[in-house]
Amino acid sequence: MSDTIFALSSGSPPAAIGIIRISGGSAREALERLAGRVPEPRRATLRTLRDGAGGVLDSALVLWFDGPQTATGEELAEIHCHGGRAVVAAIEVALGSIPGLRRAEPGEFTRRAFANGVLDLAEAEGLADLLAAETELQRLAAQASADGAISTQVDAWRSQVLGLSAYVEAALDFSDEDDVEALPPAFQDGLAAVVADIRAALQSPRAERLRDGIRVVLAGPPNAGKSSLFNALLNEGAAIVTDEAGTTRDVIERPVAFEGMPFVLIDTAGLRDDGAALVEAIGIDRARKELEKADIVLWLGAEGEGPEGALEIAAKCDLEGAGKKNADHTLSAASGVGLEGLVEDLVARARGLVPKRGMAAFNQRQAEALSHAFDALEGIKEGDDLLLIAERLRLARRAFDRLLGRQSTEEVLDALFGRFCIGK
Ligand SMILES: Nc1nc2c(ncn2[C@@H]2O[C@H](COP(=O)(O)OP(=O)(O)OP(=O)(O)O)[C@@H](O)[C@H]2O)c(=O)[nH]1
Ligand SMILES: [K+]
Ligand SMILES: [Mg+2]
Repeated sequence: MSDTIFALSSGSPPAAIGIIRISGGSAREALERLAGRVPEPRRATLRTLRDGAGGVLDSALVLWFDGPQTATGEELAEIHCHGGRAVVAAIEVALGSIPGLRRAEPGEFTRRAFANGVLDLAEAEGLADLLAAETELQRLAAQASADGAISTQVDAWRSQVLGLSAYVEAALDFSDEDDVEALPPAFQDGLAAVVADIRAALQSPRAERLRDGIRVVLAGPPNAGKSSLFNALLNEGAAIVTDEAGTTRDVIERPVAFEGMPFVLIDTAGLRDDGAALVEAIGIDRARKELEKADIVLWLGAEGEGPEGALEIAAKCDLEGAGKKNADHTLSAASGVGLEGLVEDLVARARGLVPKRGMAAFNQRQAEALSHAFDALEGIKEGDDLLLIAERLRLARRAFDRLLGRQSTEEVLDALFGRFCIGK
């Protein structure tokens, strides 16, 4: 039997309440030792907690959940104690002294939930994203994945493919004669439908686009007003602004949400071809690299001299003589004029780059498994050998299983569950 694990599952102390979870075969014994009798299942009950020597640890609400219908799929206890650092520490010490109990690793509760089939890998990934979500759009997408939207979709494809396999098995049973017309038109139609569905899913934006934010790079010559615009958009003085050309040397990144859409704003060194000292020159090099990774470039330089597709920004419009003929946005970081319009435009453009609002999107790992399924299915041609077709269908099903974690490597699991905090 595996160890019984415990951890503080609520935020770090001091806090009003600390929630300590205990999961595993010795959870009942642990709760008995600390709280006396184990309460009725799923009923919060006030108890005095005592250590092994009978000393009072705290007065706390305790809850008991019989396995396997629990968050981890195991026997599970919760202690809602006072959230003081020493209170939590004392209870943890008492728990640690019980044989068979140890502190949980990061994500270990969820890993057990996965191992016990409470959730699949795609749902666990959604849960990790949900805990990391900082903006409303991230939350909605993660919630859909955690609730099983990805899993339901993949399961549907998997059973469609299973249906296709049945046609092939049937055809193989009757194929002792060489001239038998092997597969019915329904097979080809069904195959084409799954292939088209998966192709569309692979072409839509990855979940990471929403998780990592849309990269907006501010670029242009020295003193164009990049850092001033950067600060104005962030509403804080994150970057140094002076009238000296070459003030910004390094790349400065700040995450920000506009209307629930996550962005990463990136301020860069002013681009110039000569006259830059060593440090500034390195900064210019970094700026160029950022431009390559940008989703959206705000170009504050002369019209038409920025990278292709960049938004033309006419900055410092409060000053006379400033301006561009065909600017996408005319604005002033100093007065705030034009900033609202720019933000609206950024949000509108970002919408086309991220998954649709509230829709679960495939992440990179899932998309890789999905593309294996796609390759296997798309490679099936009319008139192929039946055994070959059967094998390709099997490969596709295996890829779906990998996606959902029915066949997963320790490596994938370590990477995923390491993203969780201790106590989850
Ligand atoms: N009047 C006015 N001055 C501005 C505005 N934006 C920036 N400035 C001034 O322009 C000068 C350069 O601004 P920065 O924001 O440092 O320009 P930058 O493009 O980041 O410059 P480097 O980092 O050196 O490349 C500063 O003196 C700012 O105060 C604006 O909207 N109106
Ligand atoms: K400057
Ligand atoms: Mg600057």
